Amino acid sequence: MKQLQVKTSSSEYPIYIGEDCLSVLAPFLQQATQTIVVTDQTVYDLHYQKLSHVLPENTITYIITPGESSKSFDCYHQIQTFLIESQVDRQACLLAFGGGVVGDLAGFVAATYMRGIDFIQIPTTLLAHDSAIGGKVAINHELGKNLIGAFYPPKAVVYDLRFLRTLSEKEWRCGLAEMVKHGFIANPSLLRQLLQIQSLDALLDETFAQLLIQSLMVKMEIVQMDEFEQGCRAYLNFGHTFGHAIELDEKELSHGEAVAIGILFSLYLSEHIFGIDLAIGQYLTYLKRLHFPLPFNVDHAKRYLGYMMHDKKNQRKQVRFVLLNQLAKPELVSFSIAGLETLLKQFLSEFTTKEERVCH
Ligand SMILES: NC(=O)c1ccc[n+]([C@@H]2O[C@H](COP(=O)([O-])OP(=O)(O)OC[C@H]3O[C@@H](n4cnc5c(N)ncnc54)[C@H](O)[C@@H]3O)[C@@H](O)[C@H]2O)c1
Ligand SMILES: O=C(O)C(=O)C[C@@H](O)[C@H](O)[C@H](O)COP(=O)(O)O
Ligand SMILES: [Zn+2]
Repeated sequence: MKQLQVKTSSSEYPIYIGEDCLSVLAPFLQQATQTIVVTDQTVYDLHYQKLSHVLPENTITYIITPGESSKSFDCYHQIQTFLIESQVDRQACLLAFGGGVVGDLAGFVAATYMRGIDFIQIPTTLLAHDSAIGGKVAINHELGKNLIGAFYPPKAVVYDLRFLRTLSEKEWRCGLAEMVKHGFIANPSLLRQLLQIQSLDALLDETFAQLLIQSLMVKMEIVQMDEFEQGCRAYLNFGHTFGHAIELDEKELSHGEAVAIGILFSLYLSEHIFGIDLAIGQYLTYLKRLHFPLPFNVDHAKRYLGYMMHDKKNQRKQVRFVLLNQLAKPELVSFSIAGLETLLKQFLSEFTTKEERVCH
């Protein structure tokens, strides 16, 4: 098991990562008056038993429906009601046991229940190596992703890699997208190795675990520098401006898949604005090799723009993108709506025509 320590301006917490590391939870739970587990049905069925060995007797558990639709006001309200009816007090500890959806939702519940109770992230997806660190917790609004939320750091992150063995190929793709993002913005060697992956079969070996730790460290180091996104933390949003828009527009796309497409557009804009070569073709080949869905459509350009107009990075009604002026050199670039519309349509028609078989 590896232990890292996140040190930000407001808090400090450990990350435990490795096989079979759940016993590290015991001292945290002994201090709490009660333990609440929030998880989803799939994670409950597959992995709750492993967790149950370390849970105190008076643990209560709330199970949500898997998927993005649970990051809603309704679900948030139902969990709060469950906590109130169960007379959970302020010294309780909430365990967010699942992927990014459980982490974001349960984290936001913890941040706001009686003005805040302790919570611990127990990520179970590859993508959640990103979402479990850094304290961004949120639910969605129909007008945009994560629009209602908080910065609320966990007391610990406990990442037991045994959970990853049951992930579907789709979930591997989602996690890889955020890893590739970390590679593009900060670690070209990580990026190079990720782009060489030939297949999603049996990915979780020792070499991959090392890449996962490198990716996690990119996230951790940026969060340590700028916990509340006053500056460089925005770089972690590379690929997310268009990514969040297409995620909202195309319900079949999960977050990571949408981010993978968002990265494609960010590379396109970067090449256009800075006149550089970021080997976009190589990235597209990688996406196709691993069967990432690429369902963008030039007819939806206005809808994508509508969503991007609510992006949290926007300033003075301009849409701000994280672009690369070279590999691992991100910067924020503002676009007027009209300017962005032209480039977006150009991108959509160029890539839809070229990749007719995969983009519909
Ligand atoms: N807070 C942050 O910094 C941050 C960062 C990245 C993403 N996010 C958010 O995270 C969410 C996406 O997270 P996600 O991709 O983990 O999605 P998810 O939580 O919906 O999990 C994906 C699917 O995998 C299933 N699953 C979870 N663990 C499993 C396991 N071990 N084996 C088999 N199936 C398992 C889930 O039931 C679900 O159906 C999005 O809402 C995104 O906005 C937040
Ligand atoms: O931690 C961050 O900061 C990120 O941007 C990480 C992203 O991968 C993640 O999807 C995050 O939830 C996006 O944040 P948002 O502020 O754009 O909602
Ligand atoms: Zn993301």
